[in-house]
Amino acid sequence: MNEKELPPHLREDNLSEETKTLISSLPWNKDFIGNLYKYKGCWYYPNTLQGVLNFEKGFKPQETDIILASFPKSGTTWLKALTIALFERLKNSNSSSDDDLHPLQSDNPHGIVPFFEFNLYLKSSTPDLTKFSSPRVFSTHMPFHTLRLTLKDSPCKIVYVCRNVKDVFVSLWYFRCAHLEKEVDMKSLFESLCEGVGSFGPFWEHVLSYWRGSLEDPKQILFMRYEEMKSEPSAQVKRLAEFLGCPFTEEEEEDGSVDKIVELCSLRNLSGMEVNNSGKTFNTVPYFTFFRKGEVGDFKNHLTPEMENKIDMIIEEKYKGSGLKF
Ligand SMILES: Nc1ncnc2c1ncn2[C@@H]1O[C@H](COP(=O)(O)OS(=O)(=O)O)[C@@H](OP(=O)(O)O)[C@H]1O
Repeated sequence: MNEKELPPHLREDNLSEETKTLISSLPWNKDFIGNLYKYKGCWYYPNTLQGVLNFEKGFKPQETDIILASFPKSGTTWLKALTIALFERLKNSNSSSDDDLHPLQSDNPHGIVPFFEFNLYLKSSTPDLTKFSSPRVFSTHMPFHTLRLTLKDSPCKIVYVCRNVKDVFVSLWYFRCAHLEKEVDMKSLFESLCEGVGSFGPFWEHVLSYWRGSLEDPKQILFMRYEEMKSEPSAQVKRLAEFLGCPFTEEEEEDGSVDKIVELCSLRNLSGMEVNNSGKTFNTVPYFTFFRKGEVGDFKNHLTPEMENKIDMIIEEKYKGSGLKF
């Protein structure tokens, strides 16, 4: 594919001289999109790596910051929508009229909660963060061991959403096909996921980094699961609200506020909104591609028994003794 046709975060045309020197010393690999470089144990496309390096150099955490973290295709958009809706409900309802649009009707969750390594630090090495009011909410696909170096000892809160890797894989395949407007070879994507060589991979270490972090410090890291958010949405939304320090009051629980947020942030509702059918992210990803089926177990329609077996064996090996179950 022609480099210029690629979305900005996948390209190699925004690198500082320092980064060019750095990547010439990093382990590298290639996939069907382009070159990947391994930095602090994680694979990045070049411009994304520049975003990560800019973040590491320039980000100054505030104690009240909230960071929503995930491996791609694990429920990021949903988690962002829920977090936005939880804080939005705290705003004084007298100051807004019925005609005011809810933020989720004005922009996609990715437009409201930016990724460090894409919207913010890929565009600029010194992005203007003054427009974010407290608590500032950001997101990232970086693994925890990278993130924590920049956060240092900041007590800011991190919410990680984890999803069954088999569904992550299927979701990623559909997303890549939609994004690149061509049918991506499923087998090679599968092999790269298993081997861990892919954007933000390896998946296995990514999940483990946040899982261990959440065990070490459950007050700082909340570990959520996509499957539990689907099976018991109200309980999980309440859990999220408590962790973020904005629990539902008794009155809210009685007046159906929890269910309203669940409904507002449902895939059906968000994907039906005008903004999510017409807009694009700054890196040219159409908003509608963040919404598909949102089903648990869709992998059964796509993976062969051999593929399932291979993943099961990797899970067994990687997560033995960690307490993490899939
Ligand atoms: N509101 C809501 N509720 C439930 N599920 C949702 C929601 N929004 C997005 N999705 C599904 O999440 C998958 C996309 O994952 P991410 O949002 O993590 O993608 S990304 O990393 O931000 O690109 C993708 O999953 P698949 O349908 O399995 O492909 C989306 O359909």
